[in-house]
Amino acid sequence: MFRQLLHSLSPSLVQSGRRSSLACSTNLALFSTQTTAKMSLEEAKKCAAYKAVDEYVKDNTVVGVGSGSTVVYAVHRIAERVKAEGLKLVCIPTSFQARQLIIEHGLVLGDLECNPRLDCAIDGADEVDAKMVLIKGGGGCLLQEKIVASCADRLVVIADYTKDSAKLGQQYRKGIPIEVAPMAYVPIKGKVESRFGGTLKLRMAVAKAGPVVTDNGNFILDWSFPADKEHDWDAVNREIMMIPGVVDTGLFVGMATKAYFGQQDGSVTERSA
Ligand SMILES: O=C[C@H](O)[C@H](O)[C@H](O)COP(=O)(O)O
Repeated sequence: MFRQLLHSLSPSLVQSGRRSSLACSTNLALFSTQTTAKMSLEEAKKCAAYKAVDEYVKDNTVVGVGSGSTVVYAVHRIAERVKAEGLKLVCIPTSFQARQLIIEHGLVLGDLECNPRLDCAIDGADEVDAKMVLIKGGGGCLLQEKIVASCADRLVVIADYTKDSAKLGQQYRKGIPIEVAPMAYVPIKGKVESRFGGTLKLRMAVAKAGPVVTDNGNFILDWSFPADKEHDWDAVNREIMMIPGVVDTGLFVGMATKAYFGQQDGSVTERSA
């Protein structure tokens, strides 16, 4: 039943990204409260993703493809536009998942060796604060995402309304992911806890015994930082990055230029840096 409803929604939503907000609102009204609650989150992601792609992806450009569930909608929309408008794009992946999405949608796969400069990168986020500082890496893909974003003229964030936050930690409670060399996870945990407080937990795999191993062969420590303090995230990030064995953090400071948040009613709100 749910699948049928979802399928019946799609055509009106894919006709035009610019009309997608209205289509989302109208269709959502058709469903019961229980179904709408579930639909809203996915529809919200889709509306944000479509809007970002329609506003930022231009012909003859190099586009960074982020990772996560929201990016799936962005890739669908990119593929639709490539087919409908004949856009010439090169897509640079930020993870194994992104690479698969690019290939499955028949898009042109590139890499940073051949395309070291990108026009824009479109990516999800686990949380976006009022100053456009991001937490990323909830899906373990932060390192390649940060590298690709650093090569892009613009990092455009796509997210649903649950990611919009005044202050980091208000919405996303799983902590800040830190990608580390496996041999160093215990000393890094101790150093971050004694310097900044909070607790770091080794992220464990779900369908495998042992820890999550990233696309780069590393471990992830999720740092539940003290929420009662004001943090200078730029300074915190720099200091953590100096600890030997830290590969990267899920703190993206001063990188995102624009964020789109899909709302429950089908509208999309925006924030700019
Ligand atoms: O590691 C994962 C990435 O940073 C994702 O972009 C982030 O977790 C947001 O993912 P989603 O769109 O599934 O909420």
